[in-house]
Amino acid sequence: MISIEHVTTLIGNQLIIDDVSLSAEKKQFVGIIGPNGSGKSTLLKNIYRVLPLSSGKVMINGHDFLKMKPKEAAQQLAVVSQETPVTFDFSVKEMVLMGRAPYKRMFDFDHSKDDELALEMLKKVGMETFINRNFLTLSGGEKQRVIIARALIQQGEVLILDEPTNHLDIHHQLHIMDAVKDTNMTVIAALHDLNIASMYCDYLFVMREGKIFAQGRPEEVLNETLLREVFEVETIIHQHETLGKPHITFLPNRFVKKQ
Ligand SMILES: Nc1ncnc2c1ncn2[C@@H]1O[C@H](COP(=O)(O)OP(=O)(O)OP(=O)(O)O)[C@@H](O)[C@H]1O
Repeated sequence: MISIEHVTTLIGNQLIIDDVSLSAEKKQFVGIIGPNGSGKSTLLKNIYRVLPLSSGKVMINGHDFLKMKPKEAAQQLAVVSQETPVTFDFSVKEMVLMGRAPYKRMFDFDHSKDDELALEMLKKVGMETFINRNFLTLSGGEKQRVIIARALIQQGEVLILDEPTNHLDIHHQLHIMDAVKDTNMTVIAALHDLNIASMYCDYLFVMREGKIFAQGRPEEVLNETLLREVFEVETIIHQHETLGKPHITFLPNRFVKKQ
Protein backbone atom coordinates (compact mmCIF):
# COMPACT_ATOMS: atom_id res chain seq x y z
CA MET A 1 0.00 0.00 0.00
CA ILE A 2 1.18 3.51 -0.80
CA SER A 3 -0.11 6.59 0.96
CA ILE A 4 0.59 10.22 0.25
CA GLU A 5 -0.08 12.21 3.38
CA HIS A 6 -0.73 15.94 3.49
CA VAL A 7 1.69 16.84 0.70
CA THR A 8 2.21 20.53 0.10
CA THR A 9 4.60 21.85 -2.54
CA LEU A 10 5.75 25.39 -3.06
CA ILE A 11 7.71 26.30 -6.17
CA GLY A 12 9.24 29.70 -5.51
CA ASN A 13 6.48 31.27 -3.47
CA GLN A 14 3.70 29.67 -5.53
CA LEU A 15 1.57 27.01 -3.88
CA ILE A 16 1.34 24.22 -6.49
CA ILE A 17 0.17 21.30 -4.33
CA ASP A 18 -2.07 22.21 -1.41
CA ASP A 19 -2.35 19.61 1.37
CA VAL A 20 -3.04 16.58 -0.85
CA SER A 21 -3.60 13.14 0.65
CA LEU A 22 -4.32 10.03 -1.38
CA SER A 23 -3.63 6.34 -1.19
CA ALA A 24 -3.68 3.16 -3.24
CA GLU A 25 -4.26 -0.30 -1.81
CA LYS A 26 -2.08 -3.23 -2.90
CA LYS A 27 -2.73 -4.04 -6.60
CA GLN A 28 -5.23 -1.21 -6.94
CA PHE A 29 -5.21 0.89 -10.13
CA VAL A 30 -5.66 4.49 -9.09
CA GLY A 31 -6.08 7.32 -11.58
CA ILE A 32 -5.43 11.03 -11.13
CA ILE A 33 -7.41 13.21 -13.52
CA GLY A 34 -7.68 16.97 -13.78
CA PRO A 35 -7.23 19.82 -16.24
CA ASN A 36 -3.89 21.15 -17.50
CA GLY A 37 -1.91 22.76 -14.72
CA SER A 38 -3.95 21.23 -11.88
CA GLY A 39 -0.82 19.66 -10.35
CA LYS A 40 -0.93 16.01 -11.43
CA SER A 41 2.68 15.80 -12.68
CA THR A 42 4.02 17.86 -9.81
CA LEU A 43 2.39 15.53 -7.29
CA LEU A 44 3.76 12.46 -9.10
CA LYS A 45 7.25 14.04 -9.18
CA ASN A 46 6.94 14.61 -5.43
CA ILE A 47 6.14 10.93 -5.03
CA TYR A 48 9.00 9.64 -7.18
CA ARG A 49 11.46 12.04 -5.58
CA VAL A 50 12.37 14.22 -8.53
CA LEU A 51 10.82 17.28 -6.92
CA PRO A 52 11.16 17.92 -3.18
CA LEU A 53 7.92 18.55 -1.33
CA SER A 54 7.59 21.35 1.19
CA SER A 55 5.76 19.21 3.74
CA GLY A 56 4.02 15.85 3.97
CA LYS A 57 4.96 12.19 3.66
CA VAL A 58 5.02 9.32 1.17
CA MET A 59 4.70 5.93 2.87
CA ILE A 60 4.99 2.50 1.22
CA ASN A 61 3.88 -0.40 3.42
CA GLY A 62 4.43 1.74 6.49
CA HIS A 63 8.00 2.79 5.49
CA ASP A 64 9.00 6.37 4.76
CA PHE A 65 9.69 6.21 1.00
CA LEU A 66 11.34 9.64 0.84
CA LYS A 67 14.02 8.52 3.32
CA MET A 68 14.92 5.24 1.57
CA LYS A 69 18.33 4.78 -0.09
CA PRO A 70 18.06 5.11 -3.90
CA LYS A 71 18.52 1.37 -4.58
CA GLU A 72 15.93 0.37 -1.99
CA ALA A 73 13.54 3.01 -3.33
CA ALA A 74 13.98 1.68 -6.89
CA GLN A 75 13.08 -1.82 -5.68
CA GLN A 76 9.81 -0.42 -4.39
CA LEU A 77 8.70 1.93 -7.12
CA ALA A 78 9.06 2.28 -10.91
CA VAL A 79 8.19 5.30 -13.02
CA VAL A 80 7.10 5.92 -16.59
CA SER A 81 6.93 9.63 -17.29
CA GLN A 82 5.86 11.56 -20.38
CA GLU A 83 9.37 11.94 -21.75
CA THR A 84 12.48 9.91 -21.03
CA PRO A 85 15.50 11.74 -22.45
CA VAL A 86 18.10 9.22 -23.65
CA THR A 87 21.11 10.56 -25.46
CA PHE A 88 23.43 7.55 -25.44
CA ASP A 89 23.26 4.72 -27.90
CA PHE A 90 21.71 1.70 -26.18
CA SER A 91 19.98 -1.30 -27.68
CA VAL A 92 16.38 -1.99 -26.76
CA LYS A 93 17.52 -4.98 -24.68
CA GLU A 94 20.09 -2.86 -22.80
CA MET A 95 17.43 -0.23 -22.08
CA VAL A 96 15.10 -2.83 -20.59
CA LEU A 97 17.88 -4.48 -18.56
CA MET A 98 18.59 -1.13 -16.88
CA GLY A 99 15.40 -1.86 -14.95
CA ARG A 100 17.26 -4.69 -13.18
CA ALA A 101 19.96 -2.31 -11.83
CA PRO A 102 18.33 -1.99 -8.37
CA TYR A 103 18.94 -5.72 -7.89
CA LYS A 104 22.61 -5.70 -8.94
CA ARG A 105 25.77 -5.28 -6.95
CA MET A 106 28.87 -3.65 -8.37
CA PHE A 107 30.50 -5.83 -11.06
CA ASP A 108 27.43 -8.04 -11.34
CA PHE A 109 26.79 -8.88 -14.96
CA ASP A 110 23.44 -9.42 -16.64
CA HIS A 111 22.71 -13.12 -16.69
CA SER A 112 20.40 -15.36 -18.67
CA LYS A 113 17.52 -15.07 -16.16
CA ASP A 114 17.52 -11.33 -16.77
CA ASP A 115 17.64 -11.88 -20.53
CA GLU A 116 14.56 -14.11 -20.29
CA LEU A 117 12.79 -11.48 -18.21
CA ALA A 118 13.70 -8.75 -20.72
CA LEU A 119 12.19 -10.80 -23.54
CA GLU A 120 9.07 -11.52 -21.47
CA MET A 121 8.52 -7.83 -20.68
CA LEU A 122 9.12 -6.81 -24.31
CA LYS A 123 6.47 -9.35 -25.33
CA LYS A 124 4.03 -7.74 -22.88
CA VAL A 125 4.40 -4.42 -24.71
CA GLY A 126 4.56 -5.98 -28.19
CA MET A 127 8.20 -4.98 -28.79
CA GLU A 128 10.02 -8.34 -28.76
CA THR A 129 11.01 -8.17 -32.42
CA PHE A 130 12.83 -4.87 -31.71
CA ILE A 131 15.10 -6.40 -29.04
CA ASN A 132 18.36 -5.76 -30.91
CA ARG A 133 17.39 -2.39 -32.41
CA ASN A 134 19.10 0.82 -31.39
CA PHE A 135 16.74 2.59 -28.95
CA LEU A 136 17.35 6.00 -30.53
CA THR A 137 16.06 4.79 -33.91
CA LEU A 138 12.60 3.95 -32.53
CA SER A 139 9.48 6.07 -32.99
CA GLY A 140 8.08 7.97 -30.00
CA GLY A 141 5.43 5.32 -29.35
CA GLU A 142 7.91 2.45 -29.70
CA LYS A 143 10.31 4.16 -27.27
CA GLN A 144 7.51 4.59 -24.75
CA ARG A 145 6.63 0.89 -24.96
CA VAL A 146 10.28 -0.02 -24.24
CA ILE A 147 10.30 2.36 -21.26
CA ILE A 148 7.17 0.63 -19.98
CA ALA A 149 8.92 -2.77 -20.35
CA ARG A 150 11.84 -1.33 -18.35
CA ALA A 151 9.45 -0.26 -15.57
CA LEU A 152 7.74 -3.68 -15.55
CA ILE A 153 11.07 -5.57 -15.27
CA GLN A 154 11.88 -3.50 -12.18
CA GLN A 155 9.20 -5.58 -10.42
CA GLY A 156 8.63 -3.01 -7.72
CA GLU A 157 5.43 -2.93 -5.76
CA VAL A 158 4.29 0.45 -7.07
CA LEU A 159 4.19 1.76 -10.64
CA ILE A 160 3.82 5.49 -11.25
CA LEU A 161 2.60 6.45 -14.71
CA ASP A 162 2.52 10.07 -15.86
CA GLU A 163 0.47 10.21 -19.06
CA PRO A 164 1.95 6.85 -20.12
CA THR A 165 0.08 6.48 -23.39
CA ASN A 166 0.49 10.00 -24.80
CA HIS A 167 2.50 8.84 -27.80
CA LEU A 168 0.57 5.66 -28.48
CA ASP A 169 -2.04 4.84 -31.08
CA ILE A 170 -5.34 3.47 -29.75
CA HIS A 171 -4.37 -0.20 -30.26
CA HIS A 172 -1.19 0.23 -28.22
CA GLN A 173 -2.91 2.40 -25.60
CA LEU A 174 -5.30 -0.44 -24.83
CA HIS A 175 -2.56 -3.08 -25.13
CA ILE A 176 -0.32 -1.24 -22.64
CA MET A 177 -3.11 -0.47 -20.20
CA ASP A 178 -4.11 -4.16 -20.30
CA ALA A 179 -0.48 -5.21 -19.69
CA VAL A 180 -0.20 -2.81 -16.75
CA LYS A 181 -3.53 -3.95 -15.34
CA ASP A 182 -2.36 -7.60 -15.52
CA THR A 183 0.74 -6.97 -13.39
CA ASN A 184 0.55 -7.36 -9.67
CA MET A 185 1.70 -3.81 -9.15
CA THR A 186 -0.12 -1.03 -7.38
CA VAL A 187 -0.57 1.68 -10.00
CA ILE A 188 -0.96 5.44 -9.67
CA ALA A 189 -1.49 6.98 -13.10
CA ALA A 190 -2.11 10.54 -14.26
CA LEU A 191 -4.45 10.21 -17.22
CA HIS A 192 -5.96 12.71 -19.64
CA ASP A 193 -8.23 10.30 -21.46
CA LEU A 194 -11.27 10.08 -19.21
CA ASN A 195 -12.75 7.06 -21.00
CA ILE A 196 -9.47 5.16 -20.50
CA ALA A 197 -9.51 6.26 -16.84
CA SER A 198 -13.09 4.99 -16.55
CA MET A 199 -12.26 1.63 -18.15
CA TYR A 200 -9.09 0.82 -16.22
CA CYS A 201 -9.10 2.61 -12.87
CA ASP A 202 -10.55 1.14 -9.70
CA TYR A 203 -10.57 4.53 -8.04
CA LEU A 204 -10.12 8.13 -9.21
CA PHE A 205 -8.82 11.32 -7.64
CA VAL A 206 -9.86 14.52 -9.39
CA MET A 207 -7.42 17.41 -9.01
CA ARG A 208 -8.18 21.07 -9.46
CA GLU A 209 -5.86 23.97 -8.64
CA GLY A 210 -3.47 21.83 -6.62
CA LYS A 211 -6.16 20.23 -4.46
CA ILE A 212 -8.18 17.01 -4.52
CA PHE A 213 -11.57 18.20 -5.72
CA ALA A 214 -13.35 14.81 -5.65
CA GLN A 215 -12.59 11.12 -5.31
CA GLY A 216 -14.37 7.81 -5.72
CA ARG A 217 -14.96 4.93 -8.10
CA PRO A 218 -15.34 6.00 -11.77
CA GLU A 219 -19.12 5.58 -11.57
CA GLU A 220 -19.20 7.84 -8.51
CA VAL A 221 -16.96 10.57 -9.90
CA LEU A 222 -17.57 10.79 -13.64
CA ASN A 223 -20.77 12.71 -14.02
CA GLU A 224 -21.88 15.59 -16.19
CA THR A 225 -21.93 18.17 -13.37
CA LEU A 226 -18.40 17.37 -12.19
CA LEU A 227 -16.93 17.39 -15.70
CA ARG A 228 -18.62 20.74 -16.41
CA GLU A 229 -17.25 22.22 -13.18
CA VAL A 230 -13.71 20.83 -13.40
CA PHE A 231 -13.02 20.59 -17.14
CA GLU A 232 -15.55 23.14 -18.44
CA VAL A 233 -16.93 20.68 -20.98
CA GLU A 234 -20.41 19.51 -21.80
CA THR A 235 -20.86 15.76 -21.90
CA ILE A 236 -23.40 12.99 -22.12
CA ILE A 237 -22.49 10.07 -19.88
CA HIS A 238 -24.08 6.69 -19.99
CA GLN A 239 -23.31 3.34 -18.43
CA HIS A 240 -21.63 1.25 -21.12
CA GLU A 241 -23.65 -1.96 -21.55
CA THR A 242 -20.70 -4.25 -22.22
CA LEU A 243 -18.11 -2.70 -19.93
CA GLY A 244 -20.42 -1.73 -17.09
CA LYS A 245 -18.47 1.53 -16.74
CA PRO A 246 -19.37 5.15 -17.44
CA HIS A 247 -18.73 6.12 -21.04
CA ILE A 248 -18.36 9.80 -21.85
CA THR A 249 -19.41 11.47 -25.07
CA PHE A 250 -17.96 14.98 -25.33
CA LEU A 251 -20.12 17.60 -26.99
CA PRO A 252 -18.39 20.14 -29.25
CA ASN A 253 -18.83 23.76 -28.14
CA ARG A 254 -20.51 24.76 -31.41
CA PHE A 255 -23.10 22.03 -30.84
CA VAL A 256 -23.75 23.12 -27.24
CA LYS A 257 -24.15 26.79 -28.24
CA LYS A 258 -26.83 25.87 -30.79
CA GLN A 259 -28.98 24.14 -28.16
N1 LIG B 1 9.29 24.61 -12.06
C1 LIG B 1 8.15 25.30 -12.04
N2 LIG B 1 8.13 26.64 -11.83
C2 LIG B 1 6.97 27.33 -11.78
N3 LIG B 1 5.76 26.76 -11.91
C3 LIG B 1 5.71 25.45 -12.12
C4 LIG B 1 6.89 24.63 -12.20
N4 LIG B 1 6.50 23.34 -12.39
C5 LIG B 1 5.16 23.37 -12.47
N5 LIG B 1 4.69 24.61 -12.30
C6 LIG B 1 3.27 25.04 -12.34
O1 LIG B 1 2.55 24.19 -11.49
C7 LIG B 1 1.24 23.97 -11.99
C8 LIG B 1 0.97 22.47 -12.04
O2 LIG B 1 1.75 21.90 -13.08
P1 LIG B 1 1.69 20.35 -13.39
O3 LIG B 1 2.66 20.09 -14.51
O4 LIG B 1 1.88 19.60 -12.15
O5 LIG B 1 0.20 20.19 -13.91
P2 LIG B 1 -0.51 18.97 -14.61
O6 LIG B 1 -1.82 18.79 -13.94
O7 LIG B 1 0.40 17.80 -14.68
O8 LIG B 1 -0.74 19.58 -16.06
P3 LIG B 1 -0.82 18.90 -17.52
O9 LIG B 1 -2.15 18.23 -17.58
O10 LIG B 1 -0.78 20.10 -18.42
O11 LIG B 1 0.34 17.98 -17.71
C9 LIG B 1 1.18 24.66 -13.35
O12 LIG B 1 0.55 25.90 -13.20
C10 LIG B 1 2.64 24.85 -13.71
O13 LIG B 1 2.83 25.97 -14.54
